[in-house]
Amino acid sequence: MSTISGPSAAALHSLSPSEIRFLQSLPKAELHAHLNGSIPLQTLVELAQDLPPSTDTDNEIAGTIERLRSGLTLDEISDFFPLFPAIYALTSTPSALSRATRDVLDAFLKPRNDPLPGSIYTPTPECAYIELRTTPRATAHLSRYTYLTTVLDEIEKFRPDQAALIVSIDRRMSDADAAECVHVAIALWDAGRRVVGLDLCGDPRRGDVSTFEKHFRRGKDAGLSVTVHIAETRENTAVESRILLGWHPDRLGHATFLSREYIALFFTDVPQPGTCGPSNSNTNIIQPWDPRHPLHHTFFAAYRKHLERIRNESTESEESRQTLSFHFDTDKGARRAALKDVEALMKERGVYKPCIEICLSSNLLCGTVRSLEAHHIQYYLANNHPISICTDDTLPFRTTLLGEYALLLAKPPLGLGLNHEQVRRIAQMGMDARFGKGK
Ligand SMILES: CNc1ncnc2c1ncn2[C@@H]1O[C@H](COP(=O)(O)O)[C@@H](O)[C@H]1O
Repeated sequence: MSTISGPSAAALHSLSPSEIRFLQSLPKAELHAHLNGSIPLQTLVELAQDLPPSTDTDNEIAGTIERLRSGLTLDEISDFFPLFPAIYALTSTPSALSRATRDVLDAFLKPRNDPLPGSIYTPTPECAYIELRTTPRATAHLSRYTYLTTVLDEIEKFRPDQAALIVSIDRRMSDADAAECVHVAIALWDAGRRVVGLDLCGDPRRGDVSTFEKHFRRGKDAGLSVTVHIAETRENTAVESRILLGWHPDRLGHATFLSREYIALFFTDVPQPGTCGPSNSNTNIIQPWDPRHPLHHTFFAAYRKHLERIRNESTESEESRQTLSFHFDTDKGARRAALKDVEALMKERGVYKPCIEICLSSNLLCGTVRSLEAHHIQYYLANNHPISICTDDTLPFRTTLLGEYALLLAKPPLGLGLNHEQVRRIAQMGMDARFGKGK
């Protein structure tokens, strides 16, 4: 009953059996999947049947299941988050949470034993490795600690090279709740449980990210890796992105509206001539002396400083200082010195190329990206910046990891039209960005 539909289904159906077999043969890592957004619909239906009748929640649960069954249309991303209270009502006991986790892991790591009717390919596991993420909730039946151990008990039934857990902190959380989540995550990590990282998630229009900094620093200091949802919507401010990038997360989720300025300031990409910046910016890569360059202000301040120095140090007569060639030479000298300063600044920042977790269907269906052609993946591909292809929430977005990879291979307009070698490289980048490897 788990159906795939929408952009990824269209892309998958356009591929030949041999192209699908190629995608299936790639070792793939799913690095951005939210547990409660990835539960197979049939599991939710059965969990709803098991629930004792309650006039408070029955209607909401039935309504949400119906919406999910018929396929969501979202006008904007904020329509997405109200789905979760009904799903949470179904996963709030230890047994329901175990069942949901088990079914999510099976969907990613085991081949389906009931191939979809009319399917042109033999099912194989969706991925070789998954880092499942979830927000520990305290309910009437679970503490945050038991929530996480319940999920971990299921994850640890798989080998360490197959499955691991990322603990999500919701940006709507209070300071005390966030502190408790991180405390429990560290305690479990210290106890040798398979927690590998922390994530900052939740409605991108809510909360103040700066309040979480100390908690994420504690996690990092304890040895956990960090990923954050960043610039997922146009409303996420530059100030917020700057704060989050200041934490130097190991990976970034979405980064849809991350500005060209911050990419230049924080990432050690070497921009390729003729490539466009993300955030729907279509300016070609330009030099620091151009006012449109992200480091123009830094360059210009250095230029003025050097110009003044060169003039002060000059032994030329007053008369020759008035000549065009004097102006020309000093300008050239100051420009060269300022460029050196900018280059040194970039070097000083060190190599920072955090993998971007790309969720194509999620972005298209939430309306944060208009089309594949306008998707920020194009910038990262052109600039050789690490990315990983992920599903985000397979349940509402009605996708699979294979479907997301089909979006890479399918010919435009259904897909990006990448070749086999490019797709193979992207799959490898995902595997390389695992938090779990080697730990
Ligand atoms: C669409 N893009 C997204 N952006 C931000 N946060 C998202 C998300 N998709 C899901 N979540 C976060 O994950 C929770 C559900 O899984 P868990 O209860 O943690 O397992 C949601 O409540 C939301 O906070």
